Amino acid sequence: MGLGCLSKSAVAVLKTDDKLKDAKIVFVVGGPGSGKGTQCEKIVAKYGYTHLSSGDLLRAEVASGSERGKQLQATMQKGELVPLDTVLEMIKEAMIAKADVSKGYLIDGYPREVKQGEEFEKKIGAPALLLYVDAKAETMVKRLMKRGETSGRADDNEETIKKRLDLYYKATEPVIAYYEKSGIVRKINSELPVDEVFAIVEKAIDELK
Ligand SMILES: Nc1ncnc2c1ncn2[C@H]1C[C@H](O)[C@@H](COP(=O)(O)OP(=O)(O)O)O1
Ligand SMILES: [Mg+2]
Repeated sequence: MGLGCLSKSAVAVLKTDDKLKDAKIVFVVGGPGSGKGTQCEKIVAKYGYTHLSSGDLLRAEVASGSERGKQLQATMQKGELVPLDTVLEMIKEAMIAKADVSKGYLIDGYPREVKQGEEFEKKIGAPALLLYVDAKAETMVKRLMKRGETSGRADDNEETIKKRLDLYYKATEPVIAYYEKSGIVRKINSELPVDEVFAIVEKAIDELK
């Protein structure tokens, strides 16, 4: 059957979805300050992947001053999770925009909860790998307080950090358990110096080829 029987917009939707059909998708999961962004930057440099940090996408929306951005800002400042559909839509748009040049996608900071993972698979596709960037709570707090001195991020303060950590252990750690079953989780010891962490990351990515 050709596409002749479908409306123009239906064809457009099929085509954009098609662009992501064979995409190599890597979920990067870990607590706030565990070192996800740091490792992603190094993966981008070596492997030519596209780095999509849900937090960065959301912060860009806030910076744009849009109505949607204002609502997001209020939620993020409280250390809470923003509505699932909003984040997923933003990730998908960003993925499609890079589909022609990307060697793979690093989805950083998403899924934050099991439901987000399920929705991602329904609307975009299944991850080939989950990098579990693991550091102790104490280490994460220390790194975030230090980052807060220069990051200008409204959520890098002691009170919000505590909430983000609580939410991470409650909502996000179950994501790791959920994907353990499919055998795609690689645990990365992020207590080590950056380059040593990256050596472990490289092994996990090289296995994908
Ligand atoms: N392995 C490591 N050793 C020491 N500091 C690290 C580190 N990985 C990251 N950092 C620093 C860099 C940042 O200032 C801070 C938080 O790192 P990040 O990459 O921004 O974390 P995330 O994106 O997971 O929130 O910690
Ligand atoms: Mg980050």
